[in-house]
Amino acid sequence: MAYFPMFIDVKGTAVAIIGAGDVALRKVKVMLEYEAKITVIAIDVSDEIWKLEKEKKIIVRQKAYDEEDIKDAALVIAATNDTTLNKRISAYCKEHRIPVNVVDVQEECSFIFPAYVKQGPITVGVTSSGASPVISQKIKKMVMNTLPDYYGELADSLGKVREEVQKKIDTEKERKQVFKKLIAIGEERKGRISYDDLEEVLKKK
Ligand SMILES: C[C@@]1(CC(=O)O)C2=NC(=C\c3[nH]c(c(CCC(=O)O)c3CC(=O)O)Cc3[nH]c(c(CC(=O)O)c3CCC(=O)O)/C=C3\N/C(=C\2)[C@@H](CCC(=O)O)[C@]3(C)CC(=O)O)/[C@H]1CCC(=O)O
Ligand SMILES: NC(=O)c1ccc[n+]([C@@H]2O[C@H](COP(=O)([O-])OP(=O)(O)OC[C@H]3O[C@@H](n4cnc5c(N)ncnc54)[C@H](O)[C@@H]3O)[C@@H](O)[C@H]2O)c1
Repeated sequence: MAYFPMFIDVKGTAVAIIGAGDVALRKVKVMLEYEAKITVIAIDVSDEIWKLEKEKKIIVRQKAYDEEDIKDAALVIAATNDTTLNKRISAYCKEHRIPVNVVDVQEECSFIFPAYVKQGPITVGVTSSGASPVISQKIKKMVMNTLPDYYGELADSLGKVREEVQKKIDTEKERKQVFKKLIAIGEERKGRISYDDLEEVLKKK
Protein backbone atom coordinates (compact mmCIF):
# COMPACT_ATOMS: atom_id res chain seq x y z
CA MET A 1 0.00 0.00 0.00
CA ALA A 2 1.38 3.40 -0.96
CA TYR A 3 0.35 6.88 0.24
CA PHE A 4 -0.70 9.57 -2.25
CA PRO A 5 1.62 12.64 -2.23
CA MET A 6 -0.46 15.76 -1.68
CA PHE A 7 1.16 19.17 -1.22
CA ILE A 8 -0.82 21.62 0.86
CA ASP A 9 -0.48 25.32 1.67
CA VAL A 10 -0.14 25.67 5.45
CA LYS A 11 1.00 29.29 5.52
CA GLY A 12 -0.99 31.02 8.28
CA THR A 13 -2.93 27.83 9.04
CA ALA A 14 -3.76 27.07 12.69
CA VAL A 15 -1.77 24.00 13.70
CA ALA A 16 -2.11 22.61 17.23
CA ILE A 17 0.74 20.49 18.55
CA ILE A 18 0.06 18.63 21.81
CA GLY A 19 3.26 17.84 23.71
CA ALA A 20 6.49 19.80 23.88
CA GLY A 21 9.31 17.26 24.02
CA ASP A 22 11.92 16.29 21.42
CA VAL A 23 9.44 14.77 18.99
CA ALA A 24 7.10 17.78 19.17
CA LEU A 25 10.07 20.09 18.57
CA ARG A 26 10.90 18.27 15.33
CA LYS A 27 7.32 18.81 14.12
CA VAL A 28 7.33 22.47 15.27
CA LYS A 29 10.47 23.12 13.21
CA VAL A 30 8.96 21.55 10.08
CA MET A 31 5.68 23.44 10.38
CA LEU A 32 7.58 26.70 11.02
CA GLU A 33 9.60 26.19 7.86
CA TYR A 34 6.27 26.15 5.99
CA GLU A 35 5.00 29.23 7.90
CA ALA A 36 2.10 27.65 9.78
CA LYS A 37 0.56 29.42 12.80
CA ILE A 38 1.57 27.06 15.57
CA THR A 39 0.13 26.63 19.06
CA VAL A 40 1.87 24.16 21.37
CA ILE A 41 -0.16 22.75 24.29
CA ALA A 42 1.83 20.86 26.93
CA ILE A 43 2.40 20.41 30.66
CA ASP A 44 6.21 20.27 30.43
CA VAL A 45 7.78 22.55 27.86
CA SER A 46 11.38 22.15 26.67
CA ASP A 47 13.80 25.11 26.68
CA GLU A 48 14.02 25.12 22.90
CA ILE A 49 10.23 25.43 22.60
CA TRP A 50 10.18 28.29 25.16
CA LYS A 51 12.90 30.01 23.09
CA LEU A 52 10.68 29.88 19.99
CA GLU A 53 7.83 31.33 22.05
CA LYS A 54 10.04 34.20 23.28
CA GLU A 55 11.01 34.91 19.66
CA LYS A 56 7.23 35.11 18.93
CA LYS A 57 7.47 32.32 16.36
CA ILE A 58 4.91 30.12 18.14
CA ILE A 59 2.27 30.32 20.88
CA VAL A 60 2.67 28.10 23.94
CA ARG A 61 -0.15 27.15 26.32
CA GLN A 62 1.35 25.43 29.35
CA LYS A 63 -1.53 23.26 30.58
CA ALA A 64 -3.06 19.80 30.51
CA TYR A 65 -4.80 19.10 27.19
CA ASP A 66 -8.55 19.35 26.76
CA GLU A 67 -10.72 19.31 23.64
CA GLU A 68 -11.12 23.11 23.64
CA ASP A 69 -7.43 23.29 22.63
CA ILE A 70 -8.00 21.74 19.22
CA LYS A 71 -11.57 22.53 18.29
CA ASP A 72 -10.53 25.39 15.98
CA ALA A 73 -7.33 23.84 14.62
CA ALA A 74 -7.00 23.06 10.92
CA LEU A 75 -4.30 20.46 11.58
CA VAL A 76 -3.44 18.58 14.77
CA ILE A 77 -0.25 16.79 15.81
CA ALA A 78 -0.43 14.57 18.89
CA ALA A 79 3.11 14.32 20.28
CA THR A 80 2.63 13.48 23.95
CA ASN A 81 4.19 10.53 25.76
CA ASP A 82 0.71 9.40 26.86
CA THR A 83 -0.44 6.84 24.29
CA THR A 84 -4.03 6.76 25.61
CA LEU A 85 -4.26 10.54 25.28
CA ASN A 86 -2.75 10.48 21.78
CA LYS A 87 -5.39 7.91 20.80
CA ARG A 88 -8.16 10.10 22.24
CA ILE A 89 -6.90 13.15 20.33
CA SER A 90 -6.82 11.09 17.14
CA ALA A 91 -10.39 9.82 17.67
CA TYR A 92 -11.69 13.37 18.30
CA CYS A 93 -9.99 14.69 15.15
CA LYS A 94 -11.25 11.86 12.98
CA GLU A 95 -14.79 12.39 14.27
CA HIS A 96 -14.53 16.13 13.51
CA ARG A 97 -12.67 15.66 10.21
CA ILE A 98 -9.56 17.50 11.37
CA PRO A 99 -6.42 16.04 9.74
CA VAL A 100 -4.31 14.48 12.52
CA ASN A 101 -0.83 13.06 12.92
CA VAL A 102 0.03 10.94 15.94
CA VAL A 103 3.79 10.80 16.16
CA ASP A 104 5.00 7.33 15.50
CA VAL A 105 1.62 5.53 15.61
CA GLN A 106 0.74 5.20 11.99
CA GLU A 107 -2.73 3.64 12.39
CA GLU A 108 -3.88 6.72 14.32
CA CYS A 109 -2.68 9.19 11.67
CA SER A 110 -4.86 10.60 8.91
CA PHE A 111 -1.71 12.14 7.40
CA ILE A 112 1.98 11.31 7.83
CA PHE A 113 5.17 13.33 7.51
CA PRO A 114 7.66 12.82 4.71
CA ALA A 115 11.43 13.13 4.81
CA TYR A 116 12.03 16.17 2.61
CA VAL A 117 14.48 18.54 0.99
CA LYS A 118 13.40 22.18 0.68
CA GLN A 119 14.95 24.87 -1.49
CA GLY A 120 12.84 28.01 -1.83
CA PRO A 121 9.59 26.96 -3.49
CA ILE A 122 10.90 23.48 -4.30
CA THR A 123 10.11 20.63 -1.94
CA VAL A 124 11.12 17.05 -2.66
CA GLY A 125 9.13 14.87 -0.27
CA VAL A 126 9.86 11.18 0.28
CA THR A 127 7.73 8.58 1.98
CA SER A 128 7.83 4.83 2.32
CA SER A 129 4.18 4.95 3.49
CA GLY A 130 5.37 3.82 6.90
CA ALA A 131 7.38 0.82 5.70
CA SER A 132 10.73 2.32 6.77
CA PRO A 133 11.34 5.97 7.76
CA VAL A 134 15.07 5.24 7.60
CA ILE A 135 14.94 4.37 3.88
CA SER A 136 13.09 7.67 3.35
CA GLN A 137 15.93 9.42 5.20
CA LYS A 138 18.47 7.68 2.96
CA ILE A 139 16.62 8.71 -0.22
CA LYS A 140 16.44 12.29 1.12
CA LYS A 141 20.25 12.27 1.42
CA MET A 142 20.54 10.96 -2.15
CA VAL A 143 18.37 13.90 -3.31
CA MET A 144 20.43 16.38 -1.24
CA ASN A 145 23.60 15.12 -2.92
CA THR A 146 22.28 15.52 -6.45
CA LEU A 147 19.94 18.54 -6.43
CA PRO A 148 21.97 21.62 -7.46
CA ASP A 149 21.96 24.19 -4.64
CA TYR A 150 20.77 27.05 -6.88
CA TYR A 151 17.58 25.31 -8.07
CA GLY A 152 15.43 27.04 -5.45
CA GLU A 153 16.36 30.53 -6.65
CA LEU A 154 16.14 29.40 -10.27
CA ALA A 155 12.57 28.14 -9.65
CA ASP A 156 11.72 31.40 -7.89
CA SER A 157 12.94 33.47 -10.86
CA LEU A 158 11.07 31.27 -13.36
CA GLY A 159 7.94 31.86 -11.28
CA LYS A 160 8.45 35.62 -11.60
CA VAL A 161 8.54 35.63 -15.44
CA ARG A 162 5.84 32.98 -15.85
CA GLU A 163 2.92 35.39 -16.07
CA GLU A 164 4.75 37.34 -18.79
CA VAL A 165 5.38 34.14 -20.76
CA GLN A 166 1.70 33.18 -20.43
CA LYS A 167 0.69 36.60 -21.76
CA LYS A 168 3.12 36.65 -24.68
CA ILE A 169 3.03 33.08 -25.94
CA ASP A 170 -0.15 31.45 -27.11
CA THR A 171 0.34 27.72 -26.94
CA GLU A 172 1.29 25.55 -24.02
CA LYS A 173 3.72 23.64 -26.22
CA GLU A 174 5.65 26.83 -27.07
CA ARG A 175 5.59 28.03 -23.46
CA LYS A 176 7.15 24.76 -22.38
CA GLN A 177 9.97 25.24 -24.93
CA VAL A 178 10.61 28.77 -23.61
CA PHE A 179 10.83 27.51 -20.02
CA LYS A 180 13.25 24.74 -21.07
CA LYS A 181 15.52 27.34 -22.68
CA LEU A 182 15.33 29.58 -19.61
CA ILE A 183 16.23 26.64 -17.36
CA ALA A 184 19.23 25.88 -19.59
CA ILE A 185 20.37 29.53 -19.20
CA GLY A 186 19.94 29.29 -15.41
CA GLU A 187 21.89 26.03 -15.31
CA GLU A 188 24.76 27.57 -17.27
CA ARG A 189 24.81 30.51 -14.86
CA LYS A 190 24.13 28.36 -11.77
CA GLY A 191 21.52 30.84 -10.59
CA ARG A 192 18.45 32.89 -11.37
CA ILE A 193 17.19 34.11 -14.76
CA SER A 194 15.84 37.60 -15.51
CA TYR A 195 13.31 39.41 -17.72
CA ASP A 196 16.30 40.23 -20.01
CA ASP A 197 16.92 36.51 -20.48
CA LEU A 198 13.25 36.10 -21.36
CA GLU A 199 13.52 38.90 -23.96
CA GLU A 200 16.57 37.16 -25.49
CA VAL A 201 14.79 33.82 -25.69
CA LEU A 202 11.68 35.42 -27.24
CA LYS A 203 13.80 37.28 -29.84
CA LYS A 204 15.44 34.03 -31.01
CA LYS A 205 12.09 32.25 -31.39
C1 LIG B 1 10.20 11.12 7.73
C2 LIG B 1 10.13 11.31 9.22
C3 LIG B 1 9.55 12.68 9.50
C4 LIG B 1 9.31 13.06 10.92
O1 LIG B 1 9.21 12.22 11.83
O2 LIG B 1 9.20 14.25 11.10
C5 LIG B 1 9.33 10.17 9.81
N1 LIG B 1 10.05 9.45 10.66
C6 LIG B 1 11.33 9.90 10.73
C7 LIG B 1 12.36 9.26 11.47
C8 LIG B 1 12.26 8.08 12.29
N2 LIG B 1 11.11 7.63 12.82
C9 LIG B 1 11.40 6.49 13.60
C10 LIG B 1 12.82 6.25 13.56
C11 LIG B 1 13.57 5.12 14.28
C12 LIG B 1 13.77 3.92 13.35
C13 LIG B 1 12.51 3.11 13.06
O3 LIG B 1 11.78 2.76 13.97
O4 LIG B 1 12.27 2.80 11.87
C14 LIG B 1 13.34 7.25 12.72
C15 LIG B 1 14.80 7.50 12.36
C16 LIG B 1 15.40 8.61 13.17
O5 LIG B 1 14.87 9.00 14.21
O6 LIG B 1 16.46 9.08 12.74
C17 LIG B 1 10.46 5.73 14.42
C18 LIG B 1 9.08 5.53 13.94
N3 LIG B 1 8.40 6.27 13.00
C19 LIG B 1 7.14 5.78 12.87
C20 LIG B 1 6.97 4.70 13.80
C21 LIG B 1 5.65 3.96 14.12
C22 LIG B 1 5.09 3.13 13.03
O7 LIG B 1 5.80 2.72 12.07
O8 LIG B 1 3.90 2.85 13.17
C23 LIG B 1 8.20 4.52 14.47
C24 LIG B 1 8.56 3.48 15.52
C25 LIG B 1 8.35 4.11 16.93
C26 LIG B 1 8.69 3.15 18.02
O9 LIG B 1 9.38 2.16 17.80
O10 LIG B 1 8.20 3.46 19.12
C27 LIG B 1 6.14 6.29 11.97
C28 LIG B 1 6.27 7.31 11.05
N4 LIG B 1 7.38 8.06 10.86
C29 LIG B 1 7.21 8.84 9.77
C30 LIG B 1 8.03 9.89 9.39
C31 LIG B 1 5.95 8.45 9.02
C32 LIG B 1 6.33 7.47 7.89
C33 LIG B 1 7.29 8.09 6.87
C34 LIG B 1 7.88 7.09 5.91
O11 LIG B 1 7.46 5.95 5.81
O12 LIG B 1 8.80 7.49 5.17
C35 LIG B 1 5.16 7.74 10.14
C36 LIG B 1 4.30 6.57 9.64
C37 LIG B 1 4.17 8.69 10.83
C38 LIG B 1 4.71 10.07 11.13
O13 LIG B 1 5.48 10.21 12.13
O14 LIG B 1 4.33 11.02 10.42
C39 LIG B 1 11.49 11.13 9.96
C40 LIG B 1 12.70 11.24 9.05
C41 LIG B 1 13.13 12.69 9.12
C42 LIG B 1 14.23 13.08 8.27
O15 LIG B 1 15.40 12.84 8.57
O16 LIG B 1 13.96 13.74 7.29
N1 LIG C 1 12.17 10.91 21.33
C1 LIG C 1 12.21 10.13 20.30
O1 LIG C 1 13.14 10.17 19.47
C2 LIG C 1 11.08 9.15 20.04
C3 LIG C 1 11.26 8.17 19.09
C4 LIG C 1 10.21 7.30 18.83
C5 LIG C 1 9.02 7.45 19.51
N2 LIG C 1 8.86 8.40 20.45
C6 LIG C 1 7.54 8.56 21.11
O2 LIG C 1 7.00 9.84 20.81
C7 LIG C 1 6.33 10.37 21.96
C8 LIG C 1 6.88 11.73 22.37
O3 LIG C 1 8.27 11.63 22.62
P1 LIG C 1 9.12 12.78 23.34
O4 LIG C 1 10.52 12.29 23.46
O5 LIG C 1 8.91 14.08 22.65
O6 LIG C 1 8.44 12.78 24.79
P2 LIG C 1 8.69 13.75 26.02
O7 LIG C 1 8.47 12.92 27.25
O8 LIG C 1 9.96 14.52 25.89
O9 LIG C 1 7.49 14.80 25.89
C9 LIG C 1 6.17 14.47 26.12
C10 LIG C 1 5.34 15.74 26.15
O10 LIG C 1 3.96 15.40 26.29
C11 LIG C 1 3.39 16.30 27.25
N3 LIG C 1 2.16 15.74 27.85
C12 LIG C 1 1.96 14.53 28.40
N4 LIG C 1 0.69 14.42 28.86
C13 LIG C 1 0.07 15.61 28.59
C14 LIG C 1 -1.25 16.12 28.81
N5 LIG C 1 -2.19 15.39 29.41
N6 LIG C 1 -1.51 17.36 28.39
C15 LIG C 1 -0.59 18.13 27.77
N7 LIG C 1 0.69 17.68 27.55
C16 LIG C 1 1.00 16.45 27.94
C17 LIG C 1 4.47 16.50 28.26
O11 LIG C 1 4.20 17.62 29.07
C18 LIG C 1 5.67 16.69 27.33
O12 LIG C 1 5.75 18.02 26.87
C19 LIG C 1 6.48 9.32 23.04
O13 LIG C 1 5.29 8.54 23.00
C20 LIG C 1 7.66 8.49 22.63
O14 LIG C 1 7.54 7.16 23.11
C21 LIG C 1 9.87 9.24 20.74
